[in-house]
Amino acid sequence: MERRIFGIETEYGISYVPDQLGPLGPEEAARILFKPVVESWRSTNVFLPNGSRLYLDVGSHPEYATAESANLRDLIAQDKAGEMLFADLLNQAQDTLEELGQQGRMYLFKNNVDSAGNSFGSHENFMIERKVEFAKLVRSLIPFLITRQIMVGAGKTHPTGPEQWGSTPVGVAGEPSFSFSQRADYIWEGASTATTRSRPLINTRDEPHADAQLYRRMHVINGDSNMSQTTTLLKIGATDIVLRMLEDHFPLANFEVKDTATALRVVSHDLTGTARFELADGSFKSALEMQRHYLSSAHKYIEQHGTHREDVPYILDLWKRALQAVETGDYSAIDTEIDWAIKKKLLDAYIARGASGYDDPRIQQLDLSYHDIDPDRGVFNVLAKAGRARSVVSAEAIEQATMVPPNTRAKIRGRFIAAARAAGEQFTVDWVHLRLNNKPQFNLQCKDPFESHSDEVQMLLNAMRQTTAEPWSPPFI
Ligand SMILES: Nc1ncnc2c1ncn2[C@@H]1O[C@H](COP(=O)(O)OP(=O)(O)OP(=O)(O)O)[C@@H](O)[C@H]1O
Ligand SMILES: [Mg+2]
Repeated sequence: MERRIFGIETEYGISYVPDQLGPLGPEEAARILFKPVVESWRSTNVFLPNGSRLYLDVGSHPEYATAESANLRDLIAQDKAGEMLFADLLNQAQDTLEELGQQGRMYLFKNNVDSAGNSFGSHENFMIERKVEFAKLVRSLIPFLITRQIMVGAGKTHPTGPEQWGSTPVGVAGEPSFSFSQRADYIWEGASTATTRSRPLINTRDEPHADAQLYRRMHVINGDSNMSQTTTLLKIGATDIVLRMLEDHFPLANFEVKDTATALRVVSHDLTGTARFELADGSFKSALEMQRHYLSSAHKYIEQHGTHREDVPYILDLWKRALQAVETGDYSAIDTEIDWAIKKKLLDAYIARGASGYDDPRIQQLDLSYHDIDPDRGVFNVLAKAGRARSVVSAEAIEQATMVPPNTRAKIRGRFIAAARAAGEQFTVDWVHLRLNNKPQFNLQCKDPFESHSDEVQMLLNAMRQTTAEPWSPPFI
């Protein structure tokens, strides 16, 4: 599929660290965080005028789902806009805490594991055509998803080393270590409709958020949340290219693995990329061998079919450099572009200056602080400001994305929401539907996510005397 709709959902970790007074549980902290949202929208589950969805699900992980984007730069700007919106809510929560007499700090982390060892996710959404044989596409994509973590993982320290996994050695038990991925240890199977208990790589629940006759949504749930924009670009961009090859039946080796959970853990904990795991046909392959095959196939495919997105040459180049870095152990060519390498460089520098190792509490703290979304305190953000993390979109584009939807169906939704709010109309929206609660005749479906204009919505806006939606800024900024 040449054109595609993308979306990223991110669950954030929340914590409150008291100075003196008693602690605040994550659920209460999340409630305080969402106070301005509830005051302004009377709900903890809202679609914003930038087309995104901001919500607090069961449990206490605030979530931001980007608006549907048709290109990767819009997607990255939307993803980063989510961090900005939450950073702003965090500031306000801090004020509320002070008013309540609580002396302490609230934190939001864009990572995937909390201190109690619970995992939470970052989900990627890729629109695909219904006519493609879904089960086959899923089966063929899984080996790529298992091994791509060596390029796009967010990196994680393990103070007591990796847990031993079956008979497969993945590092030395008890010895502090570093892995490519945050999330790999928490995924149990290839594909299923489950999201929590036996968490799969791909969620196969059939909810296309589009015309179900024409489309499906590939819902990848095993990825790490990325701080680095270039890592997100590689993660989504390389997966898009592999999906294109599979959709076009471009010849790719069959790397179906024997045991998904084992393969994921072996790959994540082996920084050489060379540890082999068993495939379904009884042969053994390493992550590097498999990724080299995907990359060389991608080059051939792009030579034949052309670059379909402006960033494809960069994506292929970063993909190549990431594999070379893993192969040689020299990370200097990627250590401003790939999350795990940016993080590892920082941690290793601290260890070289005297920290005792990956189990040192200061190193543990740095590992966590890398994901702190506060613009001035978060370690990744501080590195980025110092020019040590490359970006894809400008700070202005990110700020704009907190208010302006991408040029897709999200634009229709965003204008509808802004206009209905300005006119004081009660409304109900989801990814597909737009409704005015008190005018049941206005009950619209937008089943084509590529469509950025709707005559019906335009008429409605006219009726609400909002031919152009007013410039809007989030009421909680
Ligand atoms: N047609 C589409 N194809 C691909 N992605 C889409 C499409 N429509 C919307 N999306 C994206 O899918 C994501 C949906 O997020 P949401 O959190 O609502 O997830 P969900 O999987 O539907 O439900 P939940 O998280 O509540 O289980 C968003 O990032 C959105 O941009
Ligand atoms: Mg979701």
